Amino acid sequence: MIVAHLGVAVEVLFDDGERHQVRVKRSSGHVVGDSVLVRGEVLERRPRNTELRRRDGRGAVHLVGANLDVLGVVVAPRPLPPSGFVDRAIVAARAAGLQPFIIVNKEDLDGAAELTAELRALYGASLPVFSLSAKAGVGLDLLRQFMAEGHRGAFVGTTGVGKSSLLNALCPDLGLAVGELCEARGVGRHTTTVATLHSLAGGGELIDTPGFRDFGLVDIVVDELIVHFPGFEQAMMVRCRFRDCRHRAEPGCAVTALVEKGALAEGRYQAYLDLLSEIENAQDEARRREWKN
Ligand SMILES: Nc1nc2c(ncn2[C@@H]2O[C@H](COP(=O)(O)OP(=O)(O)OP(=O)(O)O)[C@@H](O)[C@H]2O)c(=O)[nH]1
Ligand SMILES: [Zn+2]
Repeated sequence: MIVAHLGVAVEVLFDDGERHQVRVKRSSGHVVGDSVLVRGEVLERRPRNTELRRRDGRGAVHLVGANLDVLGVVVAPRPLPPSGFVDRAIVAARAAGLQPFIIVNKEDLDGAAELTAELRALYGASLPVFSLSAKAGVGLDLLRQFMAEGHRGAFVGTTGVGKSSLLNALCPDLGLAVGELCEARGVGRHTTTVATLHSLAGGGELIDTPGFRDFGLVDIVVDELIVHFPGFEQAMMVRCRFRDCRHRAEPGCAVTALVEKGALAEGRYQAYLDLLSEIENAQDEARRREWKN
């Protein structure tokens, strides 16, 4: 398994526990989490179960890691997640075949209990919601137990919510700089980003990619939103009459039927409609730009 990517080489962890570096071309496409057969200097990649992608500051898409099965969406009472952030992250995770879960960090701050209660009410039926303080080292055990079920994951969240602090708390040998920019550590813009896979003491693995922590997930598209929106799980089991139903006013829509019955909260549905319009507009805009070029 590839446990670190160093740009010009990857570190491979073998079944017998040995680690060796193998040189790779930059274009090889191997990423952390890949399962490979090593024949001399040649790596033969096994098919991936999942691929997690991110978008960088210039809009280019990169592969973050392979074969992850969970994605931790980290939020905090300060800075609060921007509107739609949690829904987007959940949809992006599911679209990539990952099980999302939520971490409310900075449990020690005012407003944390309210934020956790709010998120549990919104998402508790769909996914796990953990409340903890990375800095104080409080409440980490439930998260450790969850990861120890054998999960491989990564964290996303807006800047300053405490992703580095959380990785440090879970992997004490890591020593990530907290609350500092990469430049401050002398890591220039052109230095290769090192991605690593960390094994947790109690079980489970976390992938750390500095770029991913900074820029977050790729944008989601309408088709992903209409299938994966958190809260629509029940409706998706019945399915709408039209396969590409956008759950607005289409006849035979399973989602609007649930809203009418009171089985799906009006507020949740409204959050969906807002996000849908936002994504439709962004997609239209992108298409117009393509025509112009
Ligand atoms: N009060 C409180 N502060 C915390 C906690 N966890 C992290 N912080 C603080 O939040 C700030 C941001 O923490 P980081 O771990 O750097 O956040 P990050 O999400 O990795 O930020 P980026 O690297 O910019 O994406 C730091 O000043 C931390 O000390 C916590 O549990 N409680
Ligand atoms: Zn529908």
